[in-house]
Amino acid sequence: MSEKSTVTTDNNSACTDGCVKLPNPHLSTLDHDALFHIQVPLHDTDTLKDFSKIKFVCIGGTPGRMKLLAQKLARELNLTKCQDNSKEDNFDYAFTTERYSGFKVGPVFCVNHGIGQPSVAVVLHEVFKLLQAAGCSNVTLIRIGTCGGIGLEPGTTVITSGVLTAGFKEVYVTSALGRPLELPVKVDPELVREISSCASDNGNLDLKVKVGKTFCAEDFYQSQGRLDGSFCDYSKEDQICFLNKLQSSGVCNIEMESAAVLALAHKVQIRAAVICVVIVNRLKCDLPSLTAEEMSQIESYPLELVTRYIKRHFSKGD
Ligand SMILES: O=P(O)(O)O[C@H]1O[C@H](CO)[C@@H](O)[C@H]1O
Ligand SMILES: O=c1cc[nH]c(=O)[nH]1
Repeated sequence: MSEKSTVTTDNNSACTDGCVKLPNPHLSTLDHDALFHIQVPLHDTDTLKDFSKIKFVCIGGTPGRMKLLAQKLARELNLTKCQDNSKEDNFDYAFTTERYSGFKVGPVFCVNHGIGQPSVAVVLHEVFKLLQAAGCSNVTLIRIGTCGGIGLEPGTTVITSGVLTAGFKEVYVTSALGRPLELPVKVDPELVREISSCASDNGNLDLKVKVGKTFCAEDFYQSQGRLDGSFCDYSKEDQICFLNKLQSSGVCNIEMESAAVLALAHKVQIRAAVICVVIVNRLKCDLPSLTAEEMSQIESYPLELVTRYIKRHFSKGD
């Protein structure tokens, strides 16, 4: 293979009983293994037993959002917080590294991933290894985030039905051995339908939900066609042309992790979805201008949607 070649691999091995089975033959040959960035002890039998019941992994940018979700799930579904139930606020598994935070409530693990695809890829590798070590099965991964809307106003919650990345291709571009590596991005249409059908599950709050394509960008500024970065190599007309092209390609939101999340989950055969709430309509402006209060209200919408989805599974006895 030449140094310039781009590799596309889709050699994921399906596991018929739903158990997490990672397609890495080297793992079973390692003398010692650890989860370097999340520090959940891989060889502690009590911890693994605890994690073996995990059915949902929820991820999102900030530790605060994931902690709020864990607390909401604990409250509304009457789930037990781990690891130390006696300390209401101290149930963070990854506290020693300060890279990521993980909060476990019952069968749900809520983990933050920081900003961008490299950051989410690192934590997902380790979460997937944890799920395999614990013997988990039938796990669903859901990213809950914020995004820019293409013609959508703040407060609209978008469920991703397809992803485009730079070059307007449906691939997650990463690298291996110094060579570019393209992984296919796959959406689970059934999961998208299941989640979107939860929008009106609670009479008090009808969530405004839109199913559509997401553009996954490498950064917040030039990759998203903003004019307000520290430098900018294109004109206002170029920006308008880019945003119009997104809209005519069926894109309704822009964020920064969806391609990696959906491609990596597909690679290890875990069903996954991406739910992001719009905080700025990019057809009107670049800079989100919500007050802190509005922001926290709006940021709660994907949490509410995912809570309703998980609740439904509980009521079905899953
Ligand atoms: O709100 P989160 O989950 O961080 O998601 C979005 O917000 C960040 C940029 O501000 C990027 O990570 C983007 O994907
Ligand atoms: O415009 C936006 C808003 C949130 N997150 C993004 O990546 N882009």
